[in-house]
Amino acid sequence: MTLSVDIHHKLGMFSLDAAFTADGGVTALFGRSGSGKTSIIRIIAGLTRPDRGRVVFDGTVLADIAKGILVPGHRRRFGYVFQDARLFPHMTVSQNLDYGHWFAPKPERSKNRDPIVEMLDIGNLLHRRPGALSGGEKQRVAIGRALLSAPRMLLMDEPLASLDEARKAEILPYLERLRDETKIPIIYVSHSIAEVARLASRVVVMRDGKIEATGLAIEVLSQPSGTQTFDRREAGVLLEGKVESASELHRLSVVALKAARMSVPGITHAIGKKVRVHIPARDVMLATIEPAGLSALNILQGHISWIGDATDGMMEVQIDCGGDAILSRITQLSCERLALEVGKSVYAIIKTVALEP
Ligand SMILES: Nc1ncnc2c1ncn2[C@@H]1O[C@H](COP(=O)(O)OP(=O)(O)OP(=O)(O)O)[C@@H](O)[C@H]1O
Repeated sequence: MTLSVDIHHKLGMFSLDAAFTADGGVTALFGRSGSGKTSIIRIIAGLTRPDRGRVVFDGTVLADIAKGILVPGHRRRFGYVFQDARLFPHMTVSQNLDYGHWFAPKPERSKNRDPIVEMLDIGNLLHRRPGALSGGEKQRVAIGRALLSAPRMLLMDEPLASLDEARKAEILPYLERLRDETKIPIIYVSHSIAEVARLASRVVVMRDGKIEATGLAIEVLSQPSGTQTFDRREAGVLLEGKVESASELHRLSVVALKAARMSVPGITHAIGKKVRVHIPARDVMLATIEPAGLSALNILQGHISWIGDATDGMMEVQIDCGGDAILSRITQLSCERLALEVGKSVYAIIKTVALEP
């Protein structure tokens, strides 16, 4: 699957100029509020006609304004999941799902809906109405409804944004199953680095209606914020490794990175499985001598490879730990006190590491 978008569109004072391609897996459209993410997804969905440009899906031209081509939204066969579930309140969950099914082309409609109901774990909700569901349950039903229309691609516009942290944590594993089991390509709009780090294979970073960066998630998300537009407080790195061992007793997995090894909470992955670990820069402290007597499990030795400029008294320091680059966000004062400079040997004390499937 390849989606290629090259469009220009004006919305009042706002000007959208975006060109990117997405292939299989999850492509995150990432950027601050007002950067133009929803406008792009509406153009892909066929809900907005761009002023100029083209949208092509797998060789089929969906929009080519110069040639007067504009395939209407309902013919594009894309599933759409919004921030709020937008279920029909007067219908039961089962009837909401039937509605999605009705949009599937006839040969696909005969397919059993049970696997989707099971994957999203909504079998026990089928007779309820949306008013009697939690926010997370509603979103699962909305995803089910979109999937039952047998979409060629799923467009998800901040599907977790209206949920609290607990509901987000509850629904993320379902999104992972969706990604891994259905293989339907997904365009996923989000302004949360944590969500993007967990779900996306590719990232398109937007700012003020323009594309600022695009590439593999592990590359784009690991760039220091001095060279990127991420909210500095959200800076961090995403590293690839393999599960080397797991301790049932301590509920910890050891992940081998390029050179370093890391203990990560959770034992949900098989030994040998390729995984990603996300390390927020704000959770990495630095020491110039080897620390002892700390509760932190991960203390890595390395050399400073980059130091960013100070902003509001905070700075980012990149540490090369044998080929694994880790980012630390510390105060300018600490940087001065420790006399940090490029090339200096340091220990990175990592407070939290999350395992991303
Ligand atoms: N119909 C419209 N008329 C004028 N301006 C609009 C219209 N729709 C959107 N905009 C403006 O276009 C810009 C991009 O909006 P858009 O919703 O695409 O951003 P976003 O990145 O999805 O933001 P958010 O994360 O807050 O949803 C915003 O500045 C918005 O105010």
